Amino acid sequence: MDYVVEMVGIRKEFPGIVANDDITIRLKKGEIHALLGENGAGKSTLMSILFGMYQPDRGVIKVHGKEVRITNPNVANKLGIGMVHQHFKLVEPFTVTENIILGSETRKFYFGLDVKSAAKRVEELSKQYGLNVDPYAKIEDISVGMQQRVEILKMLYRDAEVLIFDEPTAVLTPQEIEDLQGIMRNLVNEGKSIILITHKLKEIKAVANRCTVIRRGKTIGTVEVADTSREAMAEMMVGRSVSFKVDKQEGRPGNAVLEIQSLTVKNSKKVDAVKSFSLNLHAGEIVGIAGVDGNGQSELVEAITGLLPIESGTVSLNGKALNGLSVRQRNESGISHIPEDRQKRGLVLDYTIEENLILEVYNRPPYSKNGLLKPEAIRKHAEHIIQSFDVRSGTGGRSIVRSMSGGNQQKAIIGREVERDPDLLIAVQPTRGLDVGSIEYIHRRLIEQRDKGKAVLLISLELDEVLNLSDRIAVINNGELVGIVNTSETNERELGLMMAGYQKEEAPHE
Ligand SMILES: Nc1ncnc2c1ncn2[C@@H]1O[C@H](COP(=O)(O)OP(=O)(O)OP(=O)(O)O)[C@@H](O)[C@H]1O
Repeated sequence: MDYVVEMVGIRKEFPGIVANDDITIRLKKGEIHALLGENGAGKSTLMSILFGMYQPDRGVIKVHGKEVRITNPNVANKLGIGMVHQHFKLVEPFTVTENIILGSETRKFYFGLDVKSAAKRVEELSKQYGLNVDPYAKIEDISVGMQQRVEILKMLYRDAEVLIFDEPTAVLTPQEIEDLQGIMRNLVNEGKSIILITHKLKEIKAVANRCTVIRRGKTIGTVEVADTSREAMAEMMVGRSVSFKVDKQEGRPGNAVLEIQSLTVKNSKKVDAVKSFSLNLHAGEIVGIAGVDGNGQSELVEAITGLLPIESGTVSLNGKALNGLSVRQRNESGISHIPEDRQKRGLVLDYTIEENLILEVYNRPPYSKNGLLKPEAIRKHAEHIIQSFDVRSGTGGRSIVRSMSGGNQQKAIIGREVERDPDLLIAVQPTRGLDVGSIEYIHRRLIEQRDKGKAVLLISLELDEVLNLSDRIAVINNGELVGIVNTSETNERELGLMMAGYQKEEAPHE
């Protein structure tokens, strides 16, 4: 059999944890091979080994049947292995071409040579693989989806034969996801081979040929995707059956907790991003905000939480206006916030889990007294959250958050915010990057909050998630409220049209 890459019996240990125990994965030429595993199962570690960022403690890597030692990413590049990281590594004020040649032809680049011929090659590659990228566009002016294509081009420019995609759709809109899937098909049709790390079983079904499932650092098996159901893959991954439907009773909404009246908010470029937006959210209900990314959702949340000023209108919590209050005052009056960007806004990456879990409460008992922190109480608090939210890491509460897997970072934030027992919980993309087992659990916890009489504002780009969890759905388009619908009386199609700006009753017929 013609394998492009084989990783056999790979082991990698970190202090306190065996991240890869005994993993074997074999990549055929011209296939899309999904790598599926729970949060913290060891996927990123395995791919970092293949990309030369870590050395395995044990195991063999072969490229085209020949054993290799990949001591750093340059060696990986030379062997034809490239990686599209989750967080892009692009220089914003530079053009597409400049970014692509940066590093590989730095000398020529500095002397102003050959940028033109590089741009020509970029254009050819872009055409060949259907990427549609303008070689002269500046990175800061192009969409996230386009930036990802630049990362792909970077690999193609270096003649990568094996392309590793690390959760590539986490940051993309549904349309961009479809486009990316087309691009991946083009890539394999042209002879490339792809390893795709993803938690989305739908995507695996849509594009992958085979799927290797790992659990707690061990290979569980490799399956043909066409012959395997989503449920079967999920079960292999978590070791029990997973429900994709959310069980919930009819909500029993009480008094208004959050009242937003004619709210207008400017974004960082001083343009109106939220326009005269009004919405009431009651105790005991989940209201989902549906909208295409970038239609004012972030600014709406930032105005409620105090991260952006309110231009006009009012926001009140339990009948008390929040306008003018600081972020801390708002937190203390009963708002919890699971932020969109966990690394920038949710965590201090170089602090331990214990420290991150008291970021909002460190200044009060039992976590501190007379200005002194109380380590025992802090530890107990962390242990409780780690246990109930299944936050996995090497050394428990003492682990530095930067070393934790992305999904476990997210679970830590959700645990922290839910445990504060707020009146209003604002959850922005709460399950981004989580495995299906954790998603099921987090969804249950959000519904539990609602059933305890809390108000939950859910902002998610996953329409399935909005439909599964919300009692009512408010659709936002271009910063304006298009309409509010009861979830039981709507469907994906209607929401899609409203997200495009049609009022409920004006929606065109099929
Ligand atoms: N540099 C490191 N130092 C210490 N522990 C680490 C390091 N990198 C990873 N780990 C630990 O190894 C385990 C595997 O992490 P890894 O990031 O490979 O998981 P993953 O399957 O990619 O998870 P996710 O789906 O959440 O991204 C985790 O428990 C993580 O905390």
